Amino acid sequence: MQQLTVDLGDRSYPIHIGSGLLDQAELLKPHIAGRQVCVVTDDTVAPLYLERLRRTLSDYSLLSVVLPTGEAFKNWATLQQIFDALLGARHDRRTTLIALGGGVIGDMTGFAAACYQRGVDFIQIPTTLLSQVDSSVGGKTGINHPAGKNMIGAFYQPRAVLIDTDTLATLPAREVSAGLAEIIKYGLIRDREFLQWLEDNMAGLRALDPELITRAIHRSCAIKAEVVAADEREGGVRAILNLGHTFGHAIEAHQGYGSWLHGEAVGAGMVMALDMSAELGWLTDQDRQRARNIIAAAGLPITPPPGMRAEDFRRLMSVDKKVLDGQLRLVLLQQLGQAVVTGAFDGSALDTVLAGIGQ
Ligand SMILES: NC(=O)c1ccc[n+]([C@@H]2O[C@H](COP(=O)([O-])OP(=O)(O)OC[C@H]3O[C@@H](n4cnc5c(N)ncnc54)[C@H](O)[C@@H]3O)[C@@H](O)[C@H]2O)c1
Ligand SMILES: O=C(O)C(=O)C[C@@H](O)[C@H](O)[C@H](O)COP(=O)(O)O
Ligand SMILES: [Zn+2]
Repeated sequence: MQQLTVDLGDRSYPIHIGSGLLDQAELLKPHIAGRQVCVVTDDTVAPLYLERLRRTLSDYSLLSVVLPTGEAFKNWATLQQIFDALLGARHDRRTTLIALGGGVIGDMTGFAAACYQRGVDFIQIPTTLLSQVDSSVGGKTGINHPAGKNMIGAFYQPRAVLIDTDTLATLPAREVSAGLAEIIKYGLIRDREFLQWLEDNMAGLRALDPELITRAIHRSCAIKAEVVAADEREGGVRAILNLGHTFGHAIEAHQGYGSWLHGEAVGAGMVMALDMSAELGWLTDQDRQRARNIIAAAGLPITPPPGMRAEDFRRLMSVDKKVLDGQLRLVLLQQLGQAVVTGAFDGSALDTVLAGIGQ
């Protein structure tokens, strides 16, 4: 087992990464204050892993909430089901919520924990590659609004993150590719050597080779933990974790949540950010092509959906959370491994990229 720490002073927490961790009660117990535990999961993950977690937590009074699967259910109505269950079972302020599932479950459980009786503890047990490398770490929680992704939410950190890499064995290939999008993101924004390693090992990563995938999870979490520790509430540098997301979130909202997976939209969105960085003369054509090839090799889309037009992007991107005083700010690359968040770009570069879609 490997361990990392998200360093946030008295709210610091461990990330445990390894095989068989779902059975290890001793990793969870130090982070559970009372007798009551509420496991929140979805109806795909429940039949796979809920009973095992129930056995691990047999010392506690355990309530489980099984939500419908998928991004389309990351909304108020589903969130309400968590509150209804907690109140129905008389869970008090010392309860601990546990998110067992992918990023949708993690984001909603975290938000429920932030709100229930004004804040209770929660633990992340991510079971998708994407949630293991990204969403379970850093405390961004929330739900979608028809007008924009993750528009309602809170920064609220978990007490611990438990990554059992064995859970990836049941993950469909499309979801593996979606997770690889966020892994590639870390290489693009922060670590050129890691990007090279991903390029060299893509086939093994897609096949979930245990040694390779554990290394990729570890490096991804280490980068995320470092960025979050430097800027927990996205006042500055944390926004680099949003590479490709301004375009990607527009794709998700346009297509209807759940039609494109988050990681797929981020894959195509990162290509648009790369194109813009090259258009601005910051990234060489060779580096742009190389990065695009890595994204394609991960099994991700590299072009936006055919029906989506430039004005759709402009409209949906105008509500992005990085917009300040009406000014669009984007995460762009100065070179591979070095990202910048800026509104100071020549608007014609964006015009050119948007004019090129669908061609
Ligand atoms: N909070 C953050 O920092 C952050 C970061 C990245 C993404 N996100 C959010 O995370 C969400 C995407 O997360 P996701 O890709 O995990 O999607 P998801 O939660 O929808 O899970 C993907 C699918 O995999 C299934 N699944 C989960 N674990 C499985 C397993 N072990 N075996 C088989 N099937 C399994 C789920 O039921 C679902 O059908 C988006 O809502 C995105 O906005 C948040
Ligand atoms: O943790 C972050 O910060 C990120 O931006 C990680 C992203 O991968 C993730 O999709 C996040 O939910 C996007 O945040 P948002 O603030 O743009 O909704
Ligand atoms: Zn993301």
